[in-house]
Amino acid sequence: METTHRELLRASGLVAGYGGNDVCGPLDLVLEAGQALGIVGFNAAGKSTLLRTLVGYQEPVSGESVILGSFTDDSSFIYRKAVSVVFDEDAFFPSLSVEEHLQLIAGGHQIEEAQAAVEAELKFFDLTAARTSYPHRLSSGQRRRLLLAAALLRPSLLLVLDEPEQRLDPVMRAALGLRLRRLADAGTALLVITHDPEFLTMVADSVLLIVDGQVIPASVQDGAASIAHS
Ligand SMILES: Nc1ncnc2c1ncn2[C@@H]1O[C@H](COP(=O)(O)OP(=O)(O)OP(=O)(O)O)[C@@H](O)[C@H]1O
Repeated sequence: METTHRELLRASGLVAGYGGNDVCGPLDLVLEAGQALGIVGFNAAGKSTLLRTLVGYQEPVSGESVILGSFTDDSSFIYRKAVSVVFDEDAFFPSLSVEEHLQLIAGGHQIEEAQAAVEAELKFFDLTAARTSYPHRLSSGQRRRLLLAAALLRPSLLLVLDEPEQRLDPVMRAALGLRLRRLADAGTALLVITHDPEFLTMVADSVLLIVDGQVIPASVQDGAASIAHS
């Protein structure tokens, strides 16, 4: 994978909001391969709104966001190959087991050695014993692990995670943080919303801080301090 200065996402004058009303912005941003950008701020500051707008899940109030040189279009082939997203919403097939969900993802993305990749995710996310369970039989933390496993099983150039640490126990949080850091070091670009200062410090190399509708570039230290004081 090419890691040097490959531009994955560019936002220009991006203002995020609903029905023409601003929530936050404007934002000018270039995200390159291997960069891990944390997004922090108080509850309702606009983090999810900004993230969803950046990756094309909702229309900007003004400005634009471009991924891999094209306007964000989550139905395009390139987008689906390149961008892996976990938002804070469960999306499961009720009649497919944990293992079958992962097999489906592996098949859809034509992953080689698919079953070995599925086994590796089951092991990493400690879901092996729950492999035959259906989503409604899982704990909320296990459901979260399954969503993350599905996002990490498939290859991606840009990984977009809204509060990935949510509902994970401390051991799993630390393991996930380390894995995300290694992915960034290997060239994956990350956009990560978090409320956990330790997780932020482990994963991110720069931060956007949302305060009173302004999106302010900040250091990881300042981002972590602002979470700790919130
Ligand atoms: N679908 C929607 N329509 C209108 N307003 C919305 C919608 N979703 C969220 N909002 C509003 O946008 C603002 C920002 O919400 P958002 O979910 O982006 O905040 P957040 O920073 O991610 O919060 P949290 O830390 O609580 O997850 C809030 O005032 C919220 O009420």
